[in-house]
Amino acid sequence: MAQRPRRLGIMGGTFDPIHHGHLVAASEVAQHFGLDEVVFVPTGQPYQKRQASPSEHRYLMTVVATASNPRFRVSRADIDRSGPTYTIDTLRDMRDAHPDAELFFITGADAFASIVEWKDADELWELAHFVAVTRPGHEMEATDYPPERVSRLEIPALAISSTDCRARVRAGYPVWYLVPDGVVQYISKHDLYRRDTA
Ligand SMILES: Nc1ncnc2c1ncn2[C@@H]1O[C@H](COP(=O)(O)OP(=O)(O)OP(=O)(O)O)[C@@H](O)[C@H]1O
Ligand SMILES: O=C(O)c1ccc[n+]([C@@H]2O[C@H](COP(=O)([O-])O)[C@@H](O)[C@H]2O)c1
Repeated sequence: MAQRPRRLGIMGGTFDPIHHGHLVAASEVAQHFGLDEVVFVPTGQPYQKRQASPSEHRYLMTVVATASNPRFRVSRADIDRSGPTYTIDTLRDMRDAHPDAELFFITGADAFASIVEWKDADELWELAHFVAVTRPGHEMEATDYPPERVSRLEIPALAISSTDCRARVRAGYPVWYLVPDGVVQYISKHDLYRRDTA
């Protein structure tokens, strides 16, 4: 019997810090689309965002957060590439590394809303199927994309953002249960976000 191609999810993000909203999004997409693996890809320099924390911290928090799931792994592809991070490069690297796999790029509704402004947007659709998951407070706005290459997936609503987690740490509020326990400990051990400005 012919084997179906391997299905690989790609969860890109700044992950500053990674939180349960990211993990639930990846898990739900994996279940719904029968993904064999989800690769979390922390961004190098997210050119549209404020100054992010050093990439090594964001990478290690992502490793800690995903360690318990055998179908999750973390890639250094974006943090090891110099210059700003563009998804077109992430997808080209993934396609080169896994030429026979079907790629599924996972985003939240907010990130997906601006996708037509991303670098080489017209080519993105050729490299991957895009899955935009619902996110509380963010409508999935209409944008100019090929409908056969995009799916919208309703997931359990978790009103968690990295911005809010950073603000809570700065204000001395707990982030227990918003981020995985190991990430709480990592933030504390490395004294992250105490002097953050965003
Ligand atoms: N609570 C959530 N539910 C669904 N998707 C989410 C959620 N949080 C983040 N995402 C999606 O995960 C991806 C990576 O998000 P990112 O690392 O920028 O986190 P963030 O919480 O949006 O960060 P920030 O608050 O700093 O903007 C994006 O596609 C984003 O839309
Ligand atoms: O390629 C682009 O131009 C582009 C512009 C904005 C965001 N992205 C990607 O979208 C993902 C989520 O980004 P962010 O900034 O919401 O953490 C991450 O993988 C980014 O590299 C990509």
